[in-house]
Amino acid sequence: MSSKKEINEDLVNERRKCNFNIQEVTHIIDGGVENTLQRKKIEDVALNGGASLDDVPEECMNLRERYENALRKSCVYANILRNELLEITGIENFGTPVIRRTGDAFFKDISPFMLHLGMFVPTIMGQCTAEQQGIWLPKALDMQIIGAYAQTELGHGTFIRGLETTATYDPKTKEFILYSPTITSYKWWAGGLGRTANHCIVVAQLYTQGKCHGVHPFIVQIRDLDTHMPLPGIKVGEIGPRMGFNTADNGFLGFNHFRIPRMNMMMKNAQVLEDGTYVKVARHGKLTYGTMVFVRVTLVNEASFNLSKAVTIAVRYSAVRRQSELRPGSAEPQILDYPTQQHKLFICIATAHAFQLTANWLWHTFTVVQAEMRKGNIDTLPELHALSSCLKAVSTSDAAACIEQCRFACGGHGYMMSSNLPYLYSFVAATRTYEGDYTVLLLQTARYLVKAWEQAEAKKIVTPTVAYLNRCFDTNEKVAWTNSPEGIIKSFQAIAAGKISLCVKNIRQRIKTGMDYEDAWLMTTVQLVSAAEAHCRSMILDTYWNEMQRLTKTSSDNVKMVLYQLTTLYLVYWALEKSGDLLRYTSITEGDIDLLQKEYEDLLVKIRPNAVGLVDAFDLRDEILRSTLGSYDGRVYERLMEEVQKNPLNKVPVDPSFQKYLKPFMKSKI
Ligand SMILES: CCCCCCCC/C=C\C/C=C/C(=O)SCCNC(=O)CCNC(=O)[C@H](O)C(C)(C)COP(=O)(O)OP(=O)(O)OC[C@H]1O[C@@H](n2cnc3c(N)ncnc32)[C@H](O)[C@@H]1OP(=O)(O)O
Ligand SMILES: Cc1cc2nc3c(=O)[nH]c(=O)nc-3n(C[C@H](O)[C@H](O)[C@H](O)COP(=O)(O)OP(=O)(O)OC[C@H]3O[C@@H](n4cnc5c(N)ncnc54)[C@H](O)[C@@H]3O)c2cc1C
Repeated sequence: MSSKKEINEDLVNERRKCNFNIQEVTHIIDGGVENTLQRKKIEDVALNGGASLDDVPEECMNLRERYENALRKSCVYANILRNELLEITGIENFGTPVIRRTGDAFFKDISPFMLHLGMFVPTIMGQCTAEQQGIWLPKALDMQIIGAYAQTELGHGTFIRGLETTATYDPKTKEFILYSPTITSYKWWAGGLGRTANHCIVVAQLYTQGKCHGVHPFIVQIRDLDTHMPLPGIKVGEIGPRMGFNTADNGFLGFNHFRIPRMNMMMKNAQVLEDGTYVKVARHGKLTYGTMVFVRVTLVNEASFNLSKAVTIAVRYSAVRRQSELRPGSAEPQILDYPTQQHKLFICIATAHAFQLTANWLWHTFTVVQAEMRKGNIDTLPELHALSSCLKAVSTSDAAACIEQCRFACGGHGYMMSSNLPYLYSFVAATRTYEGDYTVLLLQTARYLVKAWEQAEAKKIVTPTVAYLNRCFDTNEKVAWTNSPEGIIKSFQAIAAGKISLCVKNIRQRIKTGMDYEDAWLMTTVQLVSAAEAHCRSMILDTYWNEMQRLTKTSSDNVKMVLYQLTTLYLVYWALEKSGDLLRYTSITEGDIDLLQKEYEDLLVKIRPNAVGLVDAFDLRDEILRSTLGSYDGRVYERLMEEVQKNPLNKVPVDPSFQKYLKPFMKSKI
């Protein structure tokens, strides 16, 4: 064991072995030197006060203490945010991933303010008129009001059109009356709603002049700003312990004929005039779903960030941990030396990179579509919806699986809350469900793909992200396999095209047998999900490869080399994972697959000396990692021991329950 201040010797050796410039890679991940400097500045301001520290670990507190502690830290953090950080980033970038990243130093679980910043404020920005923004935005940004996003109900999350809460316009008083007609119409799940928020966005069925116009967002004050008492007509509370998110304060909410002013309808996309006339402003019916698209886009970045934390923990731990004997009497190897361990972990590093570059690209696409929409052009929205849906689904699902793999890689200690891996897993596992369930979102992408296929069939030019369909449509034969990055990407496009084509064929065949379109679609949904996933994988592979090529153009040779090895590992890994599909849709042979396997194993050997350097390049401060296993200095065993001292159960040598239960039980006769 190393002494207190030393860095673990194995980690020192690993860092010595690293043959590339770590900072250069950090800059690539951050999106440039300037961004790295900005991030470090923000981290210094946010984290140097030590305000984030807990004397007792969050997981050792009861529910009330955890909530109170999370709220205390949220206030400390929000003060730093509004007094100092916004000065650095500018108010328009308040939701930047870097700010989000510093927040993790304060909370192992989630802040009850997360949804205020993540959805309440963005919805005001996206769904309000300029006049309404003038009223709500300054108060929300300054946190004079704290909000939640209450869309999901007890009975419906996915099917938004099925929501039951009503907002009925009363022209006499110029108010909307909010009502929860059934138990299933109670709002359920909204983060921050249970105890913290005094306002929330409520998505409700709008009725005016006796007609329902579908779901629309409203801004609603639910608690008194001074006493915090729920206002008359409001029933609000916390929904109870969950797998994760236990300090996120998820809540329920019901309305008993609760009145709000007309101007509390968020009126950017649709309006109700004073006399009750309904006016549709937006040219696309789904613009009221805009906040969801925004959050789905940001979740790809979340997937990457959380995975980079998990894999940093697991790789550093694997360099420190020694276990078993390779030969009788030999020294125990670092577990990172086992190829099976490398197989678990290196793909996680590559996946974090792949998702980071994809997230950056998707964010750019999102801003371009937003700019077009401001000019009145909504043509690119369906493509953005299809893209953000599948990328959110696949990135969150893969990240959750990878984080779980990182936990497996850390053996028993990975199961400790103090490793932070269980927190990371439960957080990311939820992202697969919220903001649109995995299957449901892939089926949205599938709708788009089927339409694109039909366009390609009609010899029309399709949108850029599905342009491969035009090309594949002309080739009836299997795509010729070539083992190169470009060859693998082309093969994945062929898989996607083949699967979409098969779906269309099956839908048509089912219709021929007498099914209507809806049933034919329904019976094909298992294949449609698979087709959408294949499309998404081809997008990620393509983006990762091309973006990495672009970003490393001026990099030093060794950086180029290690990042090339990692991107190739990712491509080869997925080729092997999907070898069945490759056999079906390309000319790949069993021999080619054997060669891929060999290439994969060779890549593990090549990447091994740089593994610790690669995770160091994520540049995650210990305060943000919050892990006994993953700290920069590798003092794993000391930290596990230190953590034991903080456990309230260990404060007394004999637990009071001994006298109360155990002793009487042991002394009692059967
Ligand atoms: C600082 C940053 C931090 C970020 C992190 C924040 C973390 C916070 C933690 C937790 C927050 C969690 C919040 C929530 O979960 S909020 C609730 C989210 N709920 C959902 O996502 C519900 C999912 N369901 C839907 O999105 C939809 O109902 C649907 C897409 C499944 C179906 O909608 P529906 O109205 O039934 O439409 P149709 O299927 O009939 O499709 C019609 C048509 O419209 C197109 N379309 C659907 N959605 C959109 C969209 N968003 N944008 C554009 N177009 C859309 C659809 O494709 C169809 O098109 P068509 O084929 O051409 O007809
Ligand atoms: C941690 C967490 C935080 C959340 N925060 C918020 C929040 O702040 N605000 C808010 O409004 N909501 C929030 N939610 C709710 C979340 O958005 C919904 O849970 C999510 O959209 C899924 O909807 P559901 O629960 O109704 O699932 P369901 O739709 O009931 O899904 C159950 C199963 O049915 C399947 N299914 C459903 N419909 C279809 C279909 N059409 N085709 C095929 N399969 C289908 C799904 O794939 C899934 O396997 C949160 C949820 C969680 C877990």
